[in-house]
Amino acid sequence: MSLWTPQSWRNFPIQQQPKYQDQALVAQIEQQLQKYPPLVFAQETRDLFSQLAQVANGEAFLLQGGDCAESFADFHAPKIRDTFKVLLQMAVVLTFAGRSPVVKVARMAGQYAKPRSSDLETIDGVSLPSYRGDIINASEFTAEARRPDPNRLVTAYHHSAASLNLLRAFAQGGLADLHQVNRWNMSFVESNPLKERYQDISQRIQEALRFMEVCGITSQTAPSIRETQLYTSHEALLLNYEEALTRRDSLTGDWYDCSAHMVWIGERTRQLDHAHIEFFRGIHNPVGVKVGPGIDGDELIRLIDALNPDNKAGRLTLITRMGADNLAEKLPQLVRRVQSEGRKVVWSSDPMHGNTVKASNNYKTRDFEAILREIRQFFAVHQAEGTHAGGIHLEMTGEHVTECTGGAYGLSEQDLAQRYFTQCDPRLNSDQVLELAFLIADSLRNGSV
Ligand SMILES: O=C[C@H](O)[C@H](O)COP(=O)(O)O
Ligand SMILES: C=C(OP(=O)(O)O)C(=O)O
Repeated sequence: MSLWTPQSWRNFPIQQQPKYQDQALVAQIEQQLQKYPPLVFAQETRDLFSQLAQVANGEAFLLQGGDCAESFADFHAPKIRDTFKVLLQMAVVLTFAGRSPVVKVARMAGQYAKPRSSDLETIDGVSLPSYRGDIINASEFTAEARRPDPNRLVTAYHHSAASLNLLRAFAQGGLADLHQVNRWNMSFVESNPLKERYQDISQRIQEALRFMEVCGITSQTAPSIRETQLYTSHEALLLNYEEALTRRDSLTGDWYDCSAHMVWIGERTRQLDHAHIEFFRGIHNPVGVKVGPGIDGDELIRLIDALNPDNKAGRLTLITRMGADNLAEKLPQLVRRVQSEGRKVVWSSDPMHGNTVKASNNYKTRDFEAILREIRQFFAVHQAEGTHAGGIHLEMTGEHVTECTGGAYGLSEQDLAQRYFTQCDPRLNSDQVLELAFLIADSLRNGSV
């Protein structure tokens, strides 16, 4: 195997990259980013690695979620706070009702690049380059907006840094104190049909906290009550950006992609002989790879061996996105093969990307029932195979959007127009996410849904 360097991916074919007009400007911006401080510290990344090893060993559950694509325009504290709160509320339900430690990984502070099915978008006979995420171009349908602009790499870095700063403050500065989380009275809990269930959990946590206080265990004496650990992640699609933030750790001498704690490769860029696999094989972060219904056992084993040759638990998360109609047929053989070959992986379910449909009014949507069905089957397969259904990967938001149909409120296709704000793919709203949390908690406790 050839020598790996942070640049060696450049010698391989690559998919889904923007075609910039001004290459000199791209090179100048890459150099600028190389001088900027890393966004995360290698030791934090190693902490996540060991927590994911617990997930791989069946001792914890991975909750990964956030926007489909973050936006430069819609960038403000309440948005970050509300997604943080929903993630935490979900984690509380999973931890308490599911009786499982939860590793929390946000799809935030860097989720700015999108792979697309088509290079062009055509509206009323006019074709323009597709929107590929704010780190590349803008979503407005004009030639100017759709032109890839390398300056956006720097803007994405600064937005990621500011988001991460606020997430760290929320996680460690008191907002995540269990006493607080329990008191959060978000509007969705107020009017949610599952309100009573949530309040029941809330009350039981309150009682547990009171009991612990009497025993001398308080926010002051036990940091884990006062603060939480929230890691960040994104699809590492734009490899020149990731390369610029890849640094050698002074403690271990190993290379880490310091743009996020965890990065993943998308379904469209995981070709074994291509640039993304080459880049990922050399970084020491925990990494993920999306796995769709087209993969077979041989290819999966080759992918695992390329990304985790030392078979370390926690290094690799397989994020399956099969679609509710394919999973029962496809997943069991893959799980069986990985088991029989003794590969240590985290199995996580992305129930979103295999279930995207076009509504009759043309909105891109996902039906809650299909999402639920994929999750149910994911748990059932792992239960049948004796493996751990290790995690869930969601496109979701704390905002009250109407982008996915169904759920306890029965959102219809007609409702989609009300608050459809996503930059690209439809996200679950806070009500739908909470509903999922209860369902998954039951599965964690009973092994199946
Ligand atoms: O989020 C994932 C992809 O970027 C997205 O599903 C692609 O959508 P498209 O098929 O509309 O390009
Ligand atoms: C593009 C994504 O997913 P996939 O690679 O599974 O299509 C995504 O998670 O944003």
